[in-house]
Amino acid sequence: MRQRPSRPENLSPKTSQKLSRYSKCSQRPTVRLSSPPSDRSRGRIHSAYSPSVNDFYEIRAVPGKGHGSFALKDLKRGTRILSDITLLAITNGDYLVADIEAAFAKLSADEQKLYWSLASSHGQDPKKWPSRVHESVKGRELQRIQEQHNARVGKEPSLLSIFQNNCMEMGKGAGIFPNAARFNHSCTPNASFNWNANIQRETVHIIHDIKAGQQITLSYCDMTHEKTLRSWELKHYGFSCDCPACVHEEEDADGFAREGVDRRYRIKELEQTTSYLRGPNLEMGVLKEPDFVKQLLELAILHMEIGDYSMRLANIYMDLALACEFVKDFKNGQDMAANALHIKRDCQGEDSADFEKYKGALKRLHRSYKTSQGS
Ligand SMILES: C[S@@+](CC[C@H](N)C(=O)[O-])C[C@H]1O[C@@H](n2cnc3c(N)ncnc32)[C@H](O)[C@@H]1O
Repeated sequence: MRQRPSRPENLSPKTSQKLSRYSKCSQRPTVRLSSPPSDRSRGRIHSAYSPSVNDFYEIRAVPGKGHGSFALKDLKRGTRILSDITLLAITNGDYLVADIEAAFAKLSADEQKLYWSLASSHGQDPKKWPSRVHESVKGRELQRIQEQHNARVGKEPSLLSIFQNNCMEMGKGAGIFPNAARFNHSCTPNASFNWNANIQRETVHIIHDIKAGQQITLSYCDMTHEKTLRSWELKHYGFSCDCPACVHEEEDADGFAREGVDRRYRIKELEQTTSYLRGPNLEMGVLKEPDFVKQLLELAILHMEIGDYSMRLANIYMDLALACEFVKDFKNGQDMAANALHIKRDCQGEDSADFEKYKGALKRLHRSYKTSQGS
């Protein structure tokens, strides 16, 4: 369940110094913190299946999907339902089985048991995977690829097949978060996960209002990708998705999946047109591309239409805010910055990295607007 890295710096219209203030971003409001996670230093660990993990959700069996997490009450967008600690962390991105074995050996017997209780993506059909590795791939990388392949097609769960199925990015490496690992996937998720370096926790936030009893889902892949690519990304987890964005045409009564195809196609088109004009080149975008702001607005709307209230959307709004600032349209600029901040708060929380920078941008635009109005 690797998380896509946050996008590179992309902000301010005027100076590169300003640009550097916002290296990463994300989604919007009411942040309710869950109970603090159990403290491993006191010898307690989260119980993977216990409904007492917190008041927001419980873990239940889902036919054909192992276990999943279900809301115990109505949950509002922006609610932080989990703030999870690592069970096992690997600090190098190019880890091998030996790295996982070394980290696993340091766990207590209870922690090792918890690790083995997590879902594994072993037992996959080798015919569905490439049988050869290109001859230019050598050494550690070749070993890595072979180990990962063996873990996927192996008959038994292994430390690696469990790690691959559940790990989430955390700073430089990846970690296993025993409670965050209990959320199933949807390409139109109602929650999002994030490594919060400020508090050293993996957080899960609700990004669409949820009714009591509803399953809480995360996206393991890039939800803006088209279906074939999403299926490939999900194949690594050993399942094919049956979410509303992936249903077959004949089952697509409300046309949501069909419309999603067009919207995702258009998102890719707009990303191609605008990507080189964003970030440090935002100034060029505003000056040289007459439709730049219109294109970014369309991109924001499309993200919302496919349900993507993630940092991707917050980033688009922040670019819009800065583009408006550049042309001294402070009124729209402050509205766009407010949207960006709202979305970031919803999907990552007020204690997340760069939240103050987002807040600062909004304040600056608000001040500029007031000044422009002579107040
Ligand atoms: C990170 S775990 C999620 C929790 C897991 N269901 C469990 O019981 O612990 C990922 C695994 O859950 C299952 N899974 C998650 N989302 C699914 C989905 N939409 N459809 C089918 N299986 C899914 C797959 O077996 C996948 O390898």
